[in-house]
Amino acid sequence: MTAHAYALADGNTIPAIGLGTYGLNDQSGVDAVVSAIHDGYRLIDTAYNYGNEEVVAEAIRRADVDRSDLFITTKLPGRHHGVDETLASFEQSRKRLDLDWVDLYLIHWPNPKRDRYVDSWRSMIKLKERGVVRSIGVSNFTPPMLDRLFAETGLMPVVNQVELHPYFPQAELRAYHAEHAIRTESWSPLAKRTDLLAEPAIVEIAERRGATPAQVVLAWHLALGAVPIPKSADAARRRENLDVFELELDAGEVDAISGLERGRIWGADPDSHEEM
Ligand SMILES: NC(=O)C1=CN([C@@H]2O[C@H](COP(=O)(O)OP(=O)(O)OC[C@H]3O[C@@H](n4cnc5c(N)ncnc54)[C@H](OP(=O)(O)O)[C@@H]3O)[C@@H](O)[C@H]2O)C=CC1
Ligand SMILES: O=C(O)C(=O)[C@@H](O)[C@H](O)C(=O)CO
Repeated sequence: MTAHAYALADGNTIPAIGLGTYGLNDQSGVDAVVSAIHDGYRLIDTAYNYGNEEVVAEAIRRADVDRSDLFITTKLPGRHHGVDETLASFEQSRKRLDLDWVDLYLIHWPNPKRDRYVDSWRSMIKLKERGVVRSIGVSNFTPPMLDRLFAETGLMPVVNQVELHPYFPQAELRAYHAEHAIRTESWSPLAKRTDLLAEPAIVEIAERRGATPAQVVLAWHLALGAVPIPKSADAARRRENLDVFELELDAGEVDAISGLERGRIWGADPDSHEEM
């Protein structure tokens, strides 16, 4: 049976699948996150830049689930990189989320031209030491950037959240993560829907397994040991996306899906993309 959670290198536990919230805003966003929690989602992925940390806070209050059963992730925006800026930005996020602690805090993008992510990382280590963040990680970091964090601070992130889907399987990066005990999280795990769910290789497996194409793609992430965070504004699709743990793909199916590789879908290369 596929794992429902993983141990992180810092001893904490991360759910094996989560809810992406980019675009879930306002009252419909609150309703979506409440219903996701009621349906069994425990990892909720937000960010300062999504403008919906208060939406997530309201959903947590309404869902009436023990706080310690939830795993809340938020992210530091590029314009707040720097030692003091990071501490101040985190405090704003924490207040908006109305939480005593955040389970996972990520540097959203490295913004290498600005070159201040190491300063931010030092502050994130402080936040972890203070107990207001349980686990610290990054998003969209490359191996040389991760090496640099370790060389300059002695601490590796426990998570790297990156673009990962069958069109962009990131085999080399995942091998680096495995060597360094970094858990891979997959953003846009369904490739933002695009054409992926109509790919014959996926549709064929879905028909044979009595599953939907989205479930096959999410089972592929689970087979890789990556944590997918699909976003859906629709309750039935959210339930479908969570109902994937019984679907264990064999090695041939995993390889057939990885064979769809064609590159990034959105062109945001972390070596050049700067997101504030
Ligand atoms: N760290 C980073 O830099 C980034 C992080 N992220 C995170 O990753 C999350 C997910 O990525 P996102 O870009 O939203 O893309 P996804 O790959 O999750 O795709 C979302 C799209 O797929 C549709 N969809 C969801 N479930 C199904 C299903 N079962 N069948 C058919 N269609 C489905 C949704 O439509 P509908 O809503 O109508 O169901 C939506 O159009 C984000 O919400 C965010 O939290 C995303 C990008 C970058
Ligand atoms: O969603 C995120 O976390 C982002 O960083 C977005 O800006 C992302 O780059 C995107 O999805 C743009 O369409």
